[in-house]
Amino acid sequence: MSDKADLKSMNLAEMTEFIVSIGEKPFRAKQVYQWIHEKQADSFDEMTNISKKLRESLADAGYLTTLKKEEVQISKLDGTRKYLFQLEDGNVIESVLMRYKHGNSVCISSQVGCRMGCRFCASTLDGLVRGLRPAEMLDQIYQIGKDIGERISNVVVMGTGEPMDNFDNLLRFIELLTDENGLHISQRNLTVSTCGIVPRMRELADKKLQITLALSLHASNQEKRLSLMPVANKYDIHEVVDACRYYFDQTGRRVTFEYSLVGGVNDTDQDAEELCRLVKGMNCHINLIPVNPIKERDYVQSNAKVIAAFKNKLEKNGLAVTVRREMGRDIDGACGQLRKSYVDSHKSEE
Ligand SMILES: C[S@@+](CC[C@H](N)C(=O)[O-])C[C@H]1O[C@@H](n2cnc3c(N)ncnc32)[C@H](O)[C@@H]1O
Ligand code: SF4
Repeated sequence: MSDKADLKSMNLAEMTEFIVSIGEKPFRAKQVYQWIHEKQADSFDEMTNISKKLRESLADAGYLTTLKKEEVQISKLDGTRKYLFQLEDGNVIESVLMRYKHGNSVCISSQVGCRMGCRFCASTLDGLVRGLRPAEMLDQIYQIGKDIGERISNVVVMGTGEPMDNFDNLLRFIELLTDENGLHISQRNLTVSTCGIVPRMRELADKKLQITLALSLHASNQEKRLSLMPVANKYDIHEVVDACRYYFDQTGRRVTFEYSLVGGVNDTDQDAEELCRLVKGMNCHINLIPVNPIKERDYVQSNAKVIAAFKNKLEKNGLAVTVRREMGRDIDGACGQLRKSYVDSHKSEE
């Protein structure tokens, strides 16, 4: 594939350049682009209003990334679906479909693995393999939409990987996903979650997009954050929170703080008080996530009473708080676990 052009990652300007380079008229570019992104064609043969000759030229010089559905787990409780997709190079990634009253939301992976090393996260246990191309991020959404035969209305970049560690591809993905000639998902319906890569957060803020930024905070002081997230070595907690303030100033979009509650680690009254001081005066939303234990680590969930008390304290201080509803509890492994168990079982078969 490497000597051929990755057509699904191209924007319309690049597609036009490509079409001209293979000796075709520029107006064909929009047709091809719409086949790929609006009608989500998986093959050139589906592009029926395009001549056979052009379809052959497209196949000679380019390719369409199409993810292969390897496994799907469906929750009997709420219809949540966990997908395992195989990429063209044999790597596997996972994506999740969550069904809400307000629409279908897909959580996508941005990398194969992750190199950030957060202590509670299964996605990072085997390190980073590579970043996903824009087409590989998009096709998770396209394939899931086709699988259920319904429109996807919301997208969260919260699966395996650190999106800010794959920044250029993330930006192109956002451009294509929200483009009016494609799936045309509203920027407001897209959330990007980061562990806090400060320069990239500021760069994203400067783009003044209307997407929601979510920061994985997980602690209310530098010392505790460092014990959970090695990225804090590079960017101090105050620097990261300042970058969130900057994001709000530039975009007017309320930032979400994700805070995974880990029993006995970051869930005390004092932690809650410190958190209130840390985000004081900010227009933000706090999403409390009961940590999902992984077998490789001995972290446990905070109990229900502790979670309620933590939430209560924040609310009394005027903060907007939600506790993440556990979707697909019956199929739910922690994020990255489905992929990890697949990879491990295939390793042991070798
Ligand atoms: C998998 S990360 C991907 C996006 C980005 N890398 C980040 O850290 O925000 C998405 C969210 O899942 C959280 N997470 C990871 N492992 C978890 C676990 N075992 N239990 C609960 N939340 C977890 C992360 O902290 C983060 O807030
Ligand atoms: S929480 Fe996010 S940044 Fe941290 S290891 Fe997992 S995927 Fe990577």
